[in-house]
Amino acid sequence: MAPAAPRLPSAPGVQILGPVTPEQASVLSPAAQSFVAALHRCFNAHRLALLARRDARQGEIDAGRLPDFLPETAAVRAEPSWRGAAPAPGLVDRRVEITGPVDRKMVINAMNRFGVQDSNAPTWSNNLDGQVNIRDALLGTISFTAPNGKSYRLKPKGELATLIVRPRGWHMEEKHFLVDGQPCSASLFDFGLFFFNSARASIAAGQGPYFYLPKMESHLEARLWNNAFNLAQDMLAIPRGTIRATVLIETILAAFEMDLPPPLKTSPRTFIKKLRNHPDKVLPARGDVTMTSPFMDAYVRLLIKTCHKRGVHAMGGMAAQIPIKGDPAANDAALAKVRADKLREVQAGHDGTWVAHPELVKVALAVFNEHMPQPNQLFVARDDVAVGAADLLSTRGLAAGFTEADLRLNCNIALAYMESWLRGVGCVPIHNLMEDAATAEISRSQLWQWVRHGAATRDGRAVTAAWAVQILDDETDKFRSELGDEKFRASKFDLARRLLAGTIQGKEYSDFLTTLCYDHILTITAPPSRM
Ligand SMILES: CC(=O)SCCNC(=O)CCNC(=O)[C@H](O)C(C)(C)COP(=O)(O)OP(=O)(O)OC[C@H]1O[C@@H](n2cnc3c(N)ncnc32)[C@H](O)[C@@H]1OP(=O)(O)O
Ligand SMILES: O=CC(=O)O
Ligand SMILES: [Mg+2]
Repeated sequence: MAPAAPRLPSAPGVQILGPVTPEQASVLSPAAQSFVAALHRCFNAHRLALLARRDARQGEIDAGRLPDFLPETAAVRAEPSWRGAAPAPGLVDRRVEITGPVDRKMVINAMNRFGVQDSNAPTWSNNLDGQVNIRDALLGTISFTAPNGKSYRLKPKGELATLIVRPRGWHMEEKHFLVDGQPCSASLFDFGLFFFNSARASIAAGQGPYFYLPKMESHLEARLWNNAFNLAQDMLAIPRGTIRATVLIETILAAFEMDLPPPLKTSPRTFIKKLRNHPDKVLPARGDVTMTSPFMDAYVRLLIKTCHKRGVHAMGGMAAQIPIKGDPAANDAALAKVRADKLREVQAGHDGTWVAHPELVKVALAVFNEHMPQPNQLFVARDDVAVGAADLLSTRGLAAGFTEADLRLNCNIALAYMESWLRGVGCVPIHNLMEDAATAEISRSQLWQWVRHGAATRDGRAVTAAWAVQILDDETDKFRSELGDEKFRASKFDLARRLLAGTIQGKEYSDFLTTLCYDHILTITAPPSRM
């Protein structure tokens, strides 16, 4: 059992409210706590102001002012001469990156191939263990023996992947770590702890510190990261510019603000979210909105053109398919979809891509090696691309509508994913597809949107809140029958159903599934540590 938190000395103004094992304490030294607290004190007010700005912007969109390219940054876009920094060591050739949670086994498996870390249900212990595991990976000391006796070790240094860390987004808080009585910004907690404990090890390993920055909605939020990076580097006397970041363009508003220096990565998740109150923006079934849908294709082309104009990598995205065990035909079909997706990316001009599973590394590599013999294709200018605001917002060319089966599927996926997340597992295979917080978010947002607008199924039945909840209950009952009463009671399905029922009825919309569920994974069991 973990020793109670009071044993852990805490920095002035810091309270640690969760249990901390001796190993976890090694990343939570008083100096590390002070470092995180300093970042939080400097930047939290600005973070909160930017979050309030998100709400204000949502109000404007609801009132009819649709997203557009900003007049106040037109000069930045028009200025032809500026470039991003040249790629740092380990980032010149990024053809295949694997993402994954930060448990010890996954970290070793990923580092032995091509590494990017992510997809973590942010329980307190997952967060701290992740910090320990990443630090040990960079130090080269990580190893693991599974309960079945299989042992995991890192390959020799020259064969290891480049590690890129993805901190949580600006909207999240770390409620187990208080600074002056307030929950710490989760972004600054994740970034600050990693930077304090592992920046020097990253530099010594000749790779990093490198980051992926998720879910930003504006250039001002990017600037906040840059300010945090500068202060963090100054505090540790590490030269500014040592940190490199790749910005995820995964909100529709960010797609309108792409002319920024760091490399960018595609991943649009928030069309439904941001345009949710517009009846003409109701999307068809999730499976029918793909990267070849016209608005998605428009944003991918614009991203590649924008990046290459500035000399920075344009990374592709994640194919949702994962290997299917025990069914060779289904497995072949899944791999063929991944192959087709990667071919589309490399031919569009992407400089690399993401995969979710080690088996897919070779699939993606084969496609990129064949079509991208050089380390990247920054030379592909895409001058042919002329994408305007209307293209990014258009629902033209989408398959029509959805069926009751799509409603059921969305309920089923959202339930199964939330149940798992509430148990601390943030990435799960569901119906042979990789589901994470972002993909499950699409399912639950679609349910909300269909109810909100009374959208009709293809056979003409309007979706009401009562019908959606009835389907949710049916799907919950199916899980109950599958598991049996005892296992069902031990699971989190009831809680997931309750949370979901509260958020799909077309009224209050919770901006993030993860913040909706976060209070239910807290482990605030220990009294506050000494101040
Ligand atoms: C939209 C976005 O944000 S994308 C980013 C978020 N998504 C991700 O990061 C996806 C990460 N992927 C995963 O978590 C997993 O691949 C899952 C959950 C989809 C499937 O996991 P599993 O069912 O355990 O896969 P499977 O049993 O086939 O794994 C085979 C081996 O590969 C390992 N493995 C699977 N995925 C990964 C990964 N992403 N990184 C490292 N190792 C991995 C497993 O640990 C297992 O190792 P072992 O044989 O030594 O025990
Ligand atoms: O963050 C990645 C995504 O695809 O979403
Ligand atoms: Mg994402």
